[in-house]
Amino acid sequence: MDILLNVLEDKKIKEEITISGSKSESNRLLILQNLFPEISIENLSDSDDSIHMQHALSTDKEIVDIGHAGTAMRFLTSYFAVKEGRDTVLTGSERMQNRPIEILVNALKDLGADVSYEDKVGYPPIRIKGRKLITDKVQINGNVSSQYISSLLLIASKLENGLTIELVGEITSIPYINMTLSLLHQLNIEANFEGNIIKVLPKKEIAKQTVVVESDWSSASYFYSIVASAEIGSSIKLSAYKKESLQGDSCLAEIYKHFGVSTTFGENFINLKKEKASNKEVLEIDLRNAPDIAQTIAVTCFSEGISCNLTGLHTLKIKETDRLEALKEELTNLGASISVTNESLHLEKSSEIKEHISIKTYNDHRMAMAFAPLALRVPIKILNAEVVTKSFQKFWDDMQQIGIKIDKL
Ligand SMILES: O=C(O)C1=C[C@@H](OP(=O)(O)O)[C@@H](O)[C@H](O)C1
Ligand SMILES: C=C(OP(=O)(O)O)C(=O)O
Repeated sequence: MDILLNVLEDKKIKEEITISGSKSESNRLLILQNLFPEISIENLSDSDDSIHMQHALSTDKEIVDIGHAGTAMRFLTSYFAVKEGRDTVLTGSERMQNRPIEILVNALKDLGADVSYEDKVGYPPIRIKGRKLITDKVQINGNVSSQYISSLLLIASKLENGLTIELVGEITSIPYINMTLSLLHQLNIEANFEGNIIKVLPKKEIAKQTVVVESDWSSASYFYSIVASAEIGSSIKLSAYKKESLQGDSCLAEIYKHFGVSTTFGENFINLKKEKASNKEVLEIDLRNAPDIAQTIAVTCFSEGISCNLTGLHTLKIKETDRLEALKEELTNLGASISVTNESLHLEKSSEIKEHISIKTYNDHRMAMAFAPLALRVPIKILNAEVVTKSFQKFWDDMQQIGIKIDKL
């Protein structure tokens, strides 16, 4: 489905929107719930990625296809590795078959797991023969994806002797590792992270409890971007959020101050308000702790006529698409002057945005959603707009609620 977003004429916005639960928290809790049935989950994400996770955990078919869901692919690899007697082929979309998994597979093999490649070495599909793992120490490289580490942490307490993980090299996306550890702590599973060593103690069962998932902060980023481009005084109230978030992307509240957007925390909500014009000439940010908001921030800078130097983006090349190349291509088509390296993006401020440009989305939900706020400036077309459901089912409904008129092409 290709769509045209008509330019939003009335830029004085006042809306209230409820966003579904964090897909990162949800996909961790779904694994944990299978290991500890004492857990009930509230405000679970309705994203495709969480639906894939639920299907994978409830089927007894041999072939399990998780589509584009990175967290499902990585977390289920360890989960099935310890499912004694179960033989599973874990696969995903064409892109997923080109997203690396070797670092995790090697760590699991070091722990005694039986995992092999069905096709290309280092990539899904993989065959996993579940068995009991006895070893309790492993080393793993920390600079490619934190999801490999979270994957091991999620099963760690169910290993007979728990697990000690030694992280090698620089560690990327650390808040996601801390999110996993915080969820373990909430369940009263003992785990600690000191220097480059993470230790999780064994736990047989936990007390019955309900865990409430906070709404998704990465999804909130698109509303921050809209408020940044809206008229002064505009506001959007988003639910259900809290100040003490487990999600690293809550750093949005600080980052968007540069664009004149304030965040007020209330009882279970945040209120975003455009207080003043963007007050930066050049935005310099290292996003190694919050890679999923890089696209949103790059597009907001372009929209606001601000230059930016974004660094710490080395993981973007192996996400749903090569996000650095995709951003370069689409922003260039809109008239931007942009350059990228393997880990950074540099955008020159520009005062003009080309109209009626078709944005390609590369099977990447965040390409579609990051460019949508440009409708506050120019009419813009989004190709294959349905990609948003990977993380955000009602994204286009919410854009319409804000007042953006959408025509199907
Ligand atoms: O653990 C998680 O829930 C995630 C970790 C991050 O991946 P990397 O650690 O691969 O950067 C992030 O980009 C992804 O959307 C979700
Ligand atoms: C990178 C993402 O997801 P995943 O790696 O889980 O596919 C994302 O949602 O931006």
